[in-house]
Order: sequence, then structure tokens, then C-alpha cells
Amino acid sequence: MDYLEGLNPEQKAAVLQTKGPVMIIAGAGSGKTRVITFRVAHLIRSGVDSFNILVLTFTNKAAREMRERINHICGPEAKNIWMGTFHSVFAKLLRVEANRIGYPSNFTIYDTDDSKSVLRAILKEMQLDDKLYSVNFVLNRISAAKNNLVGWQEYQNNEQIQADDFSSGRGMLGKIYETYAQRCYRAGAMDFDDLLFKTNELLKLHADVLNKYQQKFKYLMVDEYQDTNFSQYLIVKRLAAVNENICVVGDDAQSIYAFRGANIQNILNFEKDYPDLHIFKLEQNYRSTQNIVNVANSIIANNKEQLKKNVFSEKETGDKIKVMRAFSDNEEGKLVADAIMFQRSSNGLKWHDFAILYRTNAQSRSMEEALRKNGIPYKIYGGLSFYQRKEIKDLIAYFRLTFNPNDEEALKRVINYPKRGIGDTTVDRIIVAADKNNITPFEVILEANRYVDKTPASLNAFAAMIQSFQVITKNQSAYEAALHIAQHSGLLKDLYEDKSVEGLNRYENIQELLNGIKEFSEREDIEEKGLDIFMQDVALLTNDDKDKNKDADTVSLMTIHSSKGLEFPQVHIVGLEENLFPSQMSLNSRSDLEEERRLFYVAITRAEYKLTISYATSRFKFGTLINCEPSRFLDEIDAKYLELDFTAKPAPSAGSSFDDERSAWTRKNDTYSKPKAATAPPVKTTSILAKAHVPSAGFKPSDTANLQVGMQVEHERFGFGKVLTLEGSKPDIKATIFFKEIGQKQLLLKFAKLSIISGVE
Ligand SMILES: Nc1ncnc2c1ncn2[C@@H]1O[C@H](COP(=O)(O)OP(=O)(O)OP(=O)(O)O)[C@@H](O)[C@H]1O
Ligand SMILES: [Mg+2]
Repeated sequence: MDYLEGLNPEQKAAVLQTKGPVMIIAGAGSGKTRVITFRVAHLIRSGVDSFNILVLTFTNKAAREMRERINHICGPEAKNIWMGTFHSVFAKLLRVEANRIGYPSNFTIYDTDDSKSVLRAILKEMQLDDKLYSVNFVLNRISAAKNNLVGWQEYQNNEQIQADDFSSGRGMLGKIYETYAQRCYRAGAMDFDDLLFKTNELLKLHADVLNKYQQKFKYLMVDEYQDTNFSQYLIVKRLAAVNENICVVGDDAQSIYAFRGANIQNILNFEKDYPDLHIFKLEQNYRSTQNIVNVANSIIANNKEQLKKNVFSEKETGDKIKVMRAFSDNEEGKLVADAIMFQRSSNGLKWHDFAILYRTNAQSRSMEEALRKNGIPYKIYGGLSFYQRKEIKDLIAYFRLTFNPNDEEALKRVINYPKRGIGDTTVDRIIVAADKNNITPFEVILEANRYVDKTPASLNAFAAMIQSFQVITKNQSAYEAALHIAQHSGLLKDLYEDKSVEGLNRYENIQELLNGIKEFSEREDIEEKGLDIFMQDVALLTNDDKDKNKDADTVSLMTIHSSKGLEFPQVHIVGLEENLFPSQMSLNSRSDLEEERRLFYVAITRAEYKLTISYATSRFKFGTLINCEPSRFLDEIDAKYLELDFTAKPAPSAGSSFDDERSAWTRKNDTYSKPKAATAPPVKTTSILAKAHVPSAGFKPSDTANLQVGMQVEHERFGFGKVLTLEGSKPDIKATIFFKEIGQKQLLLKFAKLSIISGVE
């Protein structure tokens, strides 16, 4: 078994324990994903049929990489493994079984835009207040219900839910949910949450189907288990119920999707569900230098709710973590671009050795601008997907309609695009007639003369066109059919005639989609190559999945959320500012703040050798310049791991220096507010912290300029302490302080929320 050589004893034991339930909860970079990969390879090498293996990963990219590695060890067998995200795997399963729960096998997957559009129409019909019932709120509410397996009937019958809704003045939510579910059903469409919700329904209601897949998936493995929600948990539990050969790996410290219903409880449940569980501990981090691992550990130690773990690295100590200060978001972009260029040329690195991670998508703008200015090639991951662009969605809507003419959202999208004289009034009449006669809009159109007054001739022509597309897709290859539809729908011509730069871009995007379909229809490694197969899960594809040129040498830009599981030699985490990271929304509860801290932990642990953190002291938000305060997370890092780079000087107009700004903050009760700040909104930063440690009366604004060894001080989080040493010179003075509650800690006075209680004893 020389293929298992690259594993340490504990990892190897976990790989060899193929029977029975296995759980590995271990820190970042400890080889959890590697264990899953090798485990699959080992199963196949030991004679397990690759058709009997199911692996659930967090991204399609992760699945692809895993498959490549397994392919390397086991050869083409790897092709047969069911491997992918929960959504893509169960979409595939539902394609086969959908008719058992009343859906056509060619059901459409509604993406978020489609779902919102359906809801918007419903809210308008019901004439509801769009503030009280904002589309996002309603969609989140329905999504949460589905992820907890609460269908609309149960939603309406559940007294607690009803009481909550009525007390917030939103008593119609149950009715909206019902209408939404029925509209999707009528359109033969499932939304993202349905893919899991309906899978559960299928497995619950149809014992034979459940049995079939229990027999098929004799071995199950789940990566990033900490981020599964209840619906996912239950699917896994059901499928594994007979053989119980289930292996889950995860890290509670990296649970960052609670806002989407991920439930840390699933880890605890696992122990209850399988009392004879084998638990393996992995402690060695193979990814990062000691400094990086130590910083990550010191940050996460601030969270109360966590399973204790010992994570260590035997790699070199490594560079200190660099902190860069900029005076604006644009300047931050420039500093990052400069640092990357410098590192690349002085260490002979490639662009793809660098990643820039941010808390929110909006931050990519200033980074992109700086990278472009310097001619640095980059790629944004997980951003607006290629498949989400308008022109791509338009053409795909024609494909969707061709395979599922009942798909109402696709119909609305293209019935009058390109313009063919079917106005909004006609569309409204069609929808009303469909509702009245309890048929689908397309069925109305097929017999337009019977159902719709003053039917324009173009309506009949539209129906005939879609029907002709149906014939074409039956007889021609995916590419020929797609090209035919692009041409005969008039879409290609419409884009071609738009000679603006954007128009040209859109035309090229369509060409690119067609090229992609061409490649697909010429693939040797798959049997079925029709347009319908290509189309099946387009709504689930992300930007990364389209990437032909995945080895291109580019800097990676992404949100921290999408960086999970990945690693890069050098990482920049940008925007370490209060109200941005931690985000303003997280400041209302301890659990939300702890989730932000886990997010920071995830970001730090992506770095292999070099980690740079930056923040700006002012930033444009919604068009106004606001002042920013450095993130509390900086204060939580032991200063002995930090190296400050404050060489950037403010541009003449960029406002006050960091020090002036800092001293202008005054403390009022448990909130900070900035006096005379014309642009900065009041910033509530410490309400949660105040709970952790209530500062004594008479707490003065930080006056650490006069700090001396031997003084008694009070830190906002760590409580009372005594100054042991002071090192360095302004502005980088480091203080070693002995705190009564937590012991010795080294802090940078720059970031420390500290005040002097009494003079030298
Ligand atoms: N025994 C080992 N020997 C050498 N390298 C290893 C070993 N175990 C893991 N690695 C390497 O360490 C890195 C981290 O491994 P992996 O991605 O599997 O960790 P993980 O626990 O899944 O991390 P995360 O929590 O971030 O998902 C990878 O580059 C992997 O190849
Ligand atoms: Mg992993």
C-alpha cells in the first residue's frame, strides 16, 4: 500500500477504518480533505466498486481536484464515483427520481433571481407592503423553513411560527410560501433549497427509492461537515442508515455558514446517532508556518464556543504577520499590488501563488483597480458567475423553455426578447388566463386564440418557434441545436447589432457559451452529450466551473467564504476594520461575532508561508467617505507575531493621521462615538464586549502615551493587568502586560483598547 505513504499514522488509521461511522474534527490544514481523498482511493484499491461511493464536497472545484488525485492513484475508475456538492449530487439523483414526487425529470432549477422574480409577482398580486415583506426577507424565511424541513402546510399549522409572524405583522408569510411553492411546482421548477428539501421528501415517502440508494451508496464521505444544515444532515443520515459506512470530516472552528442555516449541532448529533463511532484526531498542520498557525490559534482562543484542539506546525517559524495601514481603500489596493509585485520578483514566485481575501464582494473593486493599473493578471472566484450574465441567462432561458415549456420564469424572460410585439398587457392576460383555467402559461399560448383576447399573431409564431426548437434538439447535436436556437430566436442578431463595447462583450460571451457547448458535445469521456444533459444543472454552475484555463497564472481574488478548503503560498487579508470585519451586522450578538472570528480564522489558515493583513483608515461606502477604525481582531493577535508596516503616508487630502483619529474617539458608556465627525456614522462596537468584561466607572479614553512599566491598566476585553515591559518606539510600542484573568500577553499599543488605572506602584 505504498500509495498511503504520504499520510501520518493518525491519518492512515482514519483511511484504513473503512467500516462503520468515522468522525474527524480537526483544525485547519491538518489533512482532513487529504484523508477523504486517500480513503476513496484506498476503497477502490481494496476492491470496492467505485459506483458504490458517494463523496459530498463543499465546492465543485474541490470535487474536481479530488477526482484528479484519485484518478492518479486508481485510474479511470474514478469517473464513476458520485462526487460533488450536495446540490449537484442530489440534483442528479432527482433527475432520475423526480417523477416519484410529481416533477418532470427535465425540471428546471430556479436560481436566486428566478425565485425573487416569482416572489415579486406574488407580493404584487397580494398587494403587500414591500417594506414589511421585502423580497429578500421573504425568500430567506422560506429558505430557512425548507432547510429545517418545514413545508408550507406545516408552516401554516405550526402555532409558534404563526404567532411569531403575526406578532411581527407578517401574518401572510404562510400564504406567500404556499403560493410560491405552487408556482414553482406548476412551472416544473425547483429552487436551490428544494434540491435538498425534495430529496428528503423523496427518501422519506418512498421506501423503495431510499432502499435503492442505501444499497448503491455503500460508502459515504462528507467534507466540511461543520457547514451542513439540518436538511443535509438528514439526507446523509437516511442514506447511511443501513451500512453505516459513513465518514465525516470538519472543523467546528471553521463553521461560517450559520447565517444560511448550518448547524454545529450536526457534529454533536453525530456522536449521538452513532454511539460506536470511531473518532480520529489530527493535530499537525502541514499547510502553514508556525507563526501563521500560532496566530490562528490565538485568535480562535477568544471564542467561548469551541471544541478544544491542539494544532501545531513543524514547518519553519516563518515570517511575522505583516500589518499594512492605508489611508483609503484605493491606497490599500495600491499597497497590496505593490507588495505582490515585490514578493513575486524578489522570491521568483508566480502570480498564482497569491490570493487576496476580503469580507464582502464590494471590496474587490479597489483591489481590481490597483491590479489592473499595474498590469497584474487576476481572477475573481465565486463572483458573478458567467452563467448569471444577462445575455447568457437569456439564451439559456430559450434552452430551458425548449426542454420545459412550463418554466414560467424562462418564458417571461424571453417572450418579448428580442422584441416581437408581445407587450406586458398581453403577458398579464396570459398569466391571468393560466391562473383562471389552472393550466400553465405555455398551454395558454398554445391555444392563444381561445384564451386571450386580441391575440397578436406574434404569440402564435412564438409558440411555433419553441416547438420547432424542440424538434431540433431531438435531432441534432447539442452544439448545432444551441447555435440554431441562438440564431432563430433572434438573440444573436440583436447582440450583433449593438456595436457598443458592452454589446460586443455580450456577443463574445454568447460565442464563448456556444464554444463551451461545442467542446461538451465532442467529449469522449461521457455517453450522453445532448443539450438537455449540458443544461441539466446550469443553474448550479459557478464562475470557477467554466474555467477552461484553470492553470492560468493569475492572482486569486475571493471572499473569505469562498476560500474555504483552499491554500495559497501568500495571502492578503484586506479591510480589517470595525464594521467591515467584523461586519456591522455581526455586532448584535456574541454568536454572530464568534462566527466572524471563525471567518478570520479561516482566512488566516489559507496562508502557507506569508500572511499580510491590511486596513484603511477611510473608505467609500455608499458614495460617502467614512472614517474607519482598525478591527478588534488586530488587537486580539499577540503582538509578538506582528510586524507593522506603516510606511504609507497619507495623501495631502486624505485626512487626519491614525494617531489623531485614534485619540479623537471618546468612550461613552459602552459605545464609541466620534465627536465632530462629519462623515462617520456612530459606530457601535463594544456592546458584546461589554458583556464579557464590564469596565469600571471612570474609564478614561486611551491615554497610553504616558504608559510606564509598573502601571495598572484596564483592557476592554482582558480586564485588569500590570505593565511588565515596554519595547520599541512610537508608533510601534509593544507592551507586555500581565492580566489577572488570562496571564501574560503582548499588545501593540496602536491597537490595544487600554486605559491607565493607576500610576506606578
Ligand atoms: N501527512 C502529510 N504529509 C504531507 N503533506 C500533508 C500531509 N497531510 C496533509 N498534507 C498537506 O497539507 C495541506 C492541508 O491538507 P488538507 O487540505 O487536506 O487539510 P484540511 O484539514 O482539509 O484543511 P482545511 O481545514 O483548510 O480544509 C495540503 O497541502 C496537504 O497536501
Ligand atoms: Mg479541507
